[in-house]
Parts: sequence; C-alpha cells; structure tokens
Amino acid sequence: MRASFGSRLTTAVSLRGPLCVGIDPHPGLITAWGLPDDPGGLERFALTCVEAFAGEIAVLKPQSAFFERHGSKGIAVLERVIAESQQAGAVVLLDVKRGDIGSTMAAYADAYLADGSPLAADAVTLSPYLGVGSLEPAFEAAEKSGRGVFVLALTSNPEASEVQRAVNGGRATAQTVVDLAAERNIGVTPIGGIGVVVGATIKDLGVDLSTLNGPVLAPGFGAQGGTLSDIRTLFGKSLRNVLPATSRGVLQAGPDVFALRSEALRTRDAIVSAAGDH
Ligand SMILES: O=c1ccn([C@@H]2O[C@H](COP(=O)(O)O)[C@@H](O)[C@H]2O)c(=O)[nH]1
Repeated sequence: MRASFGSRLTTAVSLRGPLCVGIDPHPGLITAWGLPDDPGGLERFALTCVEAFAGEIAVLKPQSAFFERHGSKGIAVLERVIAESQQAGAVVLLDVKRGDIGSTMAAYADAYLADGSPLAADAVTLSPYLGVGSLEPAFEAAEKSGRGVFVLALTSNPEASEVQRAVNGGRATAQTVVDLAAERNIGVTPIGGIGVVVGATIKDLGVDLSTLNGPVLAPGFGAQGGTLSDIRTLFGKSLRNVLPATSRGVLQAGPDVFALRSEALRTRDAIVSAAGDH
C-alpha cells in the first residue's frame, strides 16, 4: 500500500528540496533545442528532461496540453514520462486542470488517479469552476490510492482575478476553494493531499492559507516574472508548504542534460537559501 501523498511529498521535498520543474514541450522550445516539432522531437525533448531532472528534483510537472497537441503519439510519450520519472524517484504532478460534473469527474479520476491506469500520476491539477463539490470523485480516488490533487485557487495569469476574487456570501471564490480543501485535510499528518494552486506572480494574497494543512503549488516563478522575493513576501508564514514551480525558466538551459540539471539545481538551491533566510 502506497503512503499518503502528503507524506510522500514531504519526504521528497525534505530529501530533494522544494522545487517543481515543469516539463512543457512548447513548440518554440522544441525547435530551439534543434528538434522537429513532431512526436519524435517531443519524445527526445521530454525524455531529456526526465534524464536531467528525475533523479534530483522532488516534483516534475508535465504539462498535458503540450503532449496532447501531438495526438495519440504524444499521449504515449506522456505515459513514458510519468512512468520513467517515478522510477527515478520523482513525484509526478500531471498538470491537466480537469473539472466536470461528478459522473464525468469520476472517469477523469479513473484516468489520472487510479492504480493501473497508464496515465496515473502522483497528483493532478483540478479546476473548480463547476464547484469544488463536483471534484469529490477525484478527492476520493486520490485519498484512496495515496495520490494528491491541486485545486486552482489564485492562478498566475492576469485575467484570473475577475472570477477568483469575486466575492460570494462574504468570501472570495479563491478563499472558498482553500477552505473546502482545508476541510478535507483536517487532522491529516504530516499534511493532507488536497493542495491548492496560488501563482507566484500574485502581488496581494488576500486569502488565508493558515488552516489549509496541505501543499501549495506556486507556478509563475521564472518566465512569468515571479521572483524568490515575491514568493517570500506573498506566503510569509505559510512558506513551509509552498512548492515553487518553474518550466521555461529552467528549460531554456537545454538541450544539454548537464546544463538543464545544473540550472534546476541552481534554482532549487536559491529557493532553499531564501527560505532559510525567512
Ligand atoms: O496558475 C497557474 C497554474 C498552472 N500554470 C502552469 O504552470 C506552467 C508555467 O510555465 P512557465 O514556463 O514557468 O511559465 C505552465 O504549464 C502553466 O500551464 C501556471 O502557469 N499558472
């Protein structure tokens, strides 16, 4: 029986440091690496990332969209990325941002969070636009199988606030997402497996994360302009459970495996020392 996601994530971060590196095979990056923008180029790109990062970095986050754009051959590459990253000891968070009515959500949970599925990762990103309650089948599947989820709360893109900051019943939508995730994590040690996404680009947090007792994925660090200093200021006392995530900021160092790995480790070490100064 697999240990809980919170426990596996905590162990990975304590052994390897708090960094999530995104595997985002953008067409522009694939060609900048001298590869064709086709399934063969995708495979070379993605498996180079696995070779560079999976033995050293705590969490790898393949972005499903960049694999899906290559059709069934792209999905086959994604399956290999998940399996080979896990074999090398990385926690795999599949960034797929799913969300649907409960009965369909159950099928997504089967695809990404059930033992034996070829696309099962250690965790996935979920969108709460149909209501956090609609994600229940994914919460249950994750908890049952020792996996995790990260629900979008305050995303890193500038268009997000009109929906996520909207106030309903005195509470911003993002706070409702955090509070409902927190309810699922009550009493779980070392932390619960229901995480949230809060972008590293956010200037004013405006939500209370103090009772979450779960992980916070902070994408937008690097290429989107989020800095270490922003992350420290933004999260303050909640920094301990924050997982900064960057994709292009590290991937631009490719295609050389050693250059990619050293850029990821340099980024990780900078985060560790900034968190230590806090
Ligand atoms: O709020 C969010 C949620 C997810 N993302 C994803 O993270 C990476 C960011 O890539 P960079 O190259 O570091 O900008 C990408 O896959 C997004 O879909 C996010 O950016 N913001």
